[in-house]
Amino acid sequence: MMATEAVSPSSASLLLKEYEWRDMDEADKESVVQRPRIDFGSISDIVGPIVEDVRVRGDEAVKELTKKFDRCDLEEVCVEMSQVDWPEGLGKEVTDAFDTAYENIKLFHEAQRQEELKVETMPGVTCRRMSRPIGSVGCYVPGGTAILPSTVLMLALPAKVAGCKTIVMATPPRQDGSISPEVLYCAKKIGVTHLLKAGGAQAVAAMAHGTETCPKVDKIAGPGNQFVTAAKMQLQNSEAMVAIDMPAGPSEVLVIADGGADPAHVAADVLSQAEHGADSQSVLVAIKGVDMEKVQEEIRTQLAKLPRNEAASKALTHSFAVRVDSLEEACEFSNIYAPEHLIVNVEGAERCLDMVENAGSVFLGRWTPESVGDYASGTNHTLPTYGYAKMYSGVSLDTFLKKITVQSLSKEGLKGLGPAVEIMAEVEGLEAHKQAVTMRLKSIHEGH
Ligand SMILES: NC(=O)c1ccc[n+]([C@@H]2O[C@H](COP(=O)([O-])OP(=O)(O)OC[C@H]3O[C@@H](n4cnc5c(N)ncnc54)[C@H](O)[C@@H]3O)[C@@H](O)[C@H]2O)c1
Ligand SMILES: N[C@H](CO)Cc1c[nH]c[nH+]1
Ligand SMILES: [Zn+2]
Repeated sequence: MMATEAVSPSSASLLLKEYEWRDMDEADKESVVQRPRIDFGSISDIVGPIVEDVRVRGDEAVKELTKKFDRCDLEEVCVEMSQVDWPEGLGKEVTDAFDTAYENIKLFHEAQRQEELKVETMPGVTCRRMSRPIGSVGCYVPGGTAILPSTVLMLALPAKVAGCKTIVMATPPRQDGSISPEVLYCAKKIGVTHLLKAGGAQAVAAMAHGTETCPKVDKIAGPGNQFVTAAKMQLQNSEAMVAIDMPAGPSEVLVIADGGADPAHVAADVLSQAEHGADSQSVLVAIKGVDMEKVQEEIRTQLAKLPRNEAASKALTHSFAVRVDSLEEACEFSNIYAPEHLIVNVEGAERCLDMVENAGSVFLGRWTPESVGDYASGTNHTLPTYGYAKMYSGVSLDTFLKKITVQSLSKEGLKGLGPAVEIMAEVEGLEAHKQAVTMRLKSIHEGH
């Protein structure tokens, strides 16, 4: 497979590599969609001892690890939010923006509540399914390279809407031990119950095992860097008895554009996820008619002005563009890649939806930048990355609920269904199962 080399040699390394779909065989397609390799082995070697240390020594270990990785001397590890004051000094413009996002996210997640299911599968055999909130949940809000108050809204608000009683929010503290006022504002507004002032694997371990000050949680949700993700994955397979939402790692976007897409908009969308971190990835799928030179030029110009230029530039070195002939080909490629975010900037974008098989969240049409979903449209921004969109969904109300099934049979119901159950129990050699039915059928026949 040949990547078309960049146009300007002087800044070639800053531009997107280009591939031709028609020149790619199946193996090429599979190889180009591979994400930058994460060395899970060596990350697990780092994370394992951190998790064990926190399990054994609790708060003391969290304090030492926070000193080591975040250069912060913590006085208290986890505090009740009722003890934390509303932050001061936030401008009305800022609080209004977060309030708008809060309302939209609340509305969309409240609408995800489902009526209790009730189905009569046979006469007298009723099956139901009801939802109950998970009692105690942990929300990891990243904070290593950027503060992410929007992630507080995306995690703690659905947890609150679901009815979770204990909501622990973990986020790395600043060097002086404080937490960003915007993060606190969102947490207070939602009604988060506990604030864990720690990040990384130590925060995940503290929530999974519980410490002297941090309640043990039943489920941990939220994105994070490789240490956070590795800790979540290790702990869900441990004796900690904790569930996780999904592997939500470095941000990524796949933009499908046609000739009518404004190159400046396409470039801005590509850069919007690249700026998250050096390990982010942006992919452009350019349908015939896209002026790639203009897009590359826009990327170069806009990139130069970004405050997070360094991170975005590094992310672009493992980002790329694929040229295709049609929307059908674009969707075929996108489904193989399974992006966290899929932007469809084409004429009549709606017709693409039927072809979407694998994606965390879709942004349809010329006027739907991915940023609106990151912040305020109402959908959730905690989404599966790394190709996990093939089998995982993003965070939603369901993340914080358990589904409990119920069945109840009338005498008629048991008379109708019982014989089948008796036979199946016999096939499996489980006599006691059979007897539980046989005895009742006998009582029914005897008129009890
Ligand atoms: N998929 C999503 O939904 C989504 C949403 C938002 C952000 N993100 C991603 O989340 C990530 C956030 O990463 P971040 O680093 O900014 O914040 P983070 O909070 O995930 O990680 C910071 C913590 O990592 C720990 N750490 C740092 N270096 C370490 C080391 N050498 N050994 C052990 N621990 C170490 C520190 O304790 C620190 O507190 C980014 O990759 C971003 O793209 C994803
Ligand atoms: N794009 C990120 C998810 O991959 C979420 C985010 C938060 N703030 C801005 N963006
Ligand atoms: Zn983002």
